[in-house]
This record gives sequence, C-alpha cells and structure tokens, in this order.
Amino acid sequence: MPHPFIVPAIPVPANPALRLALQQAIDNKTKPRGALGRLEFLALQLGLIQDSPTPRLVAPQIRVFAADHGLNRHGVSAYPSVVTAQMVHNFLQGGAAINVFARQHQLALKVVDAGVDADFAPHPDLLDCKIRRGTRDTLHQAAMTDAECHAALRRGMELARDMAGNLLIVGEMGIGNTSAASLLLARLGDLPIEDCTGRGTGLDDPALARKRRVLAQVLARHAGAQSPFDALAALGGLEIAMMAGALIMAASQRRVLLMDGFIAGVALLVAERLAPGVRRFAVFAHRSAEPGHGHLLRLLEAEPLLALDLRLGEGSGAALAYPLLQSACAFLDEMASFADAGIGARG
Ligand SMILES: Cc1cc2ncn([C@H]3O[C@H](COP(=O)(O)O)[C@@H](O)[C@H]3O)c2cc1C
Ligand SMILES: O=C(O)c1cccnc1
Repeated sequence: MPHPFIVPAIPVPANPALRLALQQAIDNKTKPRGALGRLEFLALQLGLIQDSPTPRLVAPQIRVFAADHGLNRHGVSAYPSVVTAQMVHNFLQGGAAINVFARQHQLALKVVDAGVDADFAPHPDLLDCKIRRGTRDTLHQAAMTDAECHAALRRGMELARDMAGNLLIVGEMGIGNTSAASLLLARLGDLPIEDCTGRGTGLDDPALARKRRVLAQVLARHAGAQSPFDALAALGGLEIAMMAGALIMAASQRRVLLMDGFIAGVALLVAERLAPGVRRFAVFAHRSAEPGHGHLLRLLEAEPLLALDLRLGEGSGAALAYPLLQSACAFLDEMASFADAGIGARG
C-alpha cells in the first residue's frame, strides 16, 4: 500500500575517494598496520557516514521510547504493564541505568511517551508523542490500525528531524516488548518463532514455554501481514514503530545510529526494510543476552563492539559503547603519522 508519509532518501555512505583517503590516513598512523583492530574499521565507517576525513561526534542524543503492549495480559513478561509508567517516572527523576550512563558520558537524554498506558504531567525531559494508550491485544487484533502505525512512524521521523547533534541512540521501555520484537523478527526474517523468543525480563521455563505458545498463535493469527508495514501494524510496538521512523530520518540526515540491543535492533530491521540503506549508518554497540539478538545480528550482517551479557534495553548498551566511538574519532584526528613523527614506515 502507498505510504501517506514521505520516506526520505537515504544517502549512500560510500565515496570511493574518501574511503581511500581514510584508509591511507589510518594505515599511516604510528602503529603496525591494522593494530587498532576493529577500531580502525569504526573510524572508517564514521568518516564515510559523515562524508568527512575527520569525523567528529557532536551533541550525541538518546531518546528512550516508552509504550505499552496489549499482549502483556497473556503473561508474556515477568512484570506487569504498570512498570512501564513507573520506569518513565524513574527516567524523569534520573534514577535508571540509562540516566547513569548518559550522565557519565554526557549524552543528552529525553523520554518519549510513544503510547504508555498512563498520563504524565508535563516535564522538560518528556516528549509527548502518544498515539494511543498501548497497543491492542495482538492475539485477537492488529496492534495498531494502519493510520496509527503511519502516525507512529511519522512522529518518530519528526522527532529525529528536529533533533540536535549528529549521533542518535534509540532506547526503549515497554513491558512486553521483547514479544513484539520476537514476532517482527520471526516474520521479517522468516525465522522460527521459537528461535526468536527468549526470557526477556526473566521468565522461568514454564513461562517461557507459554510465551512461545502465545507468540506462535499471534503469528498464525496475522499470517497475512507479510510486508514490513503490515507486519509492523499487526504485530506492533508503538515504540518500535516510532524508533523505526526516527532511525530512517536520522540516517537520511547522515547521523550515526548507535544501536543498543534486541528491541532497538528490531526497529532497525523494520527501518531497513521500509527504507533500504539505513543499516549502513548503524554501529552495533553490543550483543544482547536475549537469544533473538544473535539471529538479528546475523540477518543484518552485524558484528557488535561489546559482549557484556546485557539484557536491559533503555539504550544502556549503546551508551556504554559510546566512548569507543570517541576513541575512533580521536585516534584518527590526533595520532601522529609516520611522516609527522619521523618514524620509518615498514619497507
Ligand atoms: C524494572 C525494569 C526496567 C527495565 N528497563 C528496561 N527493561 C526492558 O524490559 C522490557 C522487555 O522485557 P519483557 O518483554 O520481558 O517485558 C522492556 O521494557 C525493556 O526495555 C526493563 C524491565 C523492567 C522490569
Ligand atoms: O536486548 C534488549 O534490548 C533487551 C533484552 C531483554 C529485555 N529488554 C531488552
């Protein structure tokens, strides 16, 4: 179906002359060739994203997208949906993991109400983008109408368009959202739902078996929802749709997308399917302990920087990896070349 929103053009970060110049600059630094390992590839990628021989990270931004999930009434999470709103209050008071790491690395943080099942008083760090109070129960209905799904994508795009800085971390908070992410991965990746499903917030074995059964039923119920847009509307996640919109717009503006774990990663998969090319702007921060993330990374041909067994979300793993991107820019900018230092390169 035609999208009543304009998908912006995604540039191709592959200027061959610049690639050569970056590679030469990296190789001429005072170190054995390749000795900075994957930090060298990171520097090259950041240069190509910014179309610059001296990439710089300016005013990095985190947006944590919060929303609720109708499917959670079937016991697919270890926690009740009310925790989503409680965590929004925690973010606004500065007490969550992502607040701590954002402060540590001076990353600007705002919380987006993408569809929490509660109302909040106005707050300078809260962006009200609410489409509706939570998705519908996907065991019985589509998570969102087409109009709601379009609105969520559009609001995500608008939010990124008007943002400061040249790096975006999308984080999420939504009790039940590993279920939506697993469903989307199974559908868009054509993978068995059992492989895509994990313990999320910490389900025990019987609860995990029940989650798998429920998700298999949901997929069967929405067997017709095959296109990326139809799958997104049917299987949901208002926060996943809004993150996908934000990622599309940010890539179109040549911002670096510093990707967190499983749920944010699924939003990138959706974004890539809706607007091919977005993935090239992504740096993958870490490998989540949620098993679906391994399948997602394979699908996206991504090798993340860290493997810390994190399974939190909120953008926390991306915030932790941020200093590595700073180091990649710094060595490219500041390290002496063999010529600068008067050291003979390998003959
Ligand atoms: C206190 C708390 C803080 C969180 N911060 C992120 N999540 C993470 O867990 C949820 C997904 O797991 P599931 O699908 O099993 O509900 C999401 O909200 C995700 O961001 C949290 C979960 C809890 C309980
Ligand atoms: O990897 C993630 O993003 C994740 C995993 C489990 C629970 N919440 C988030």
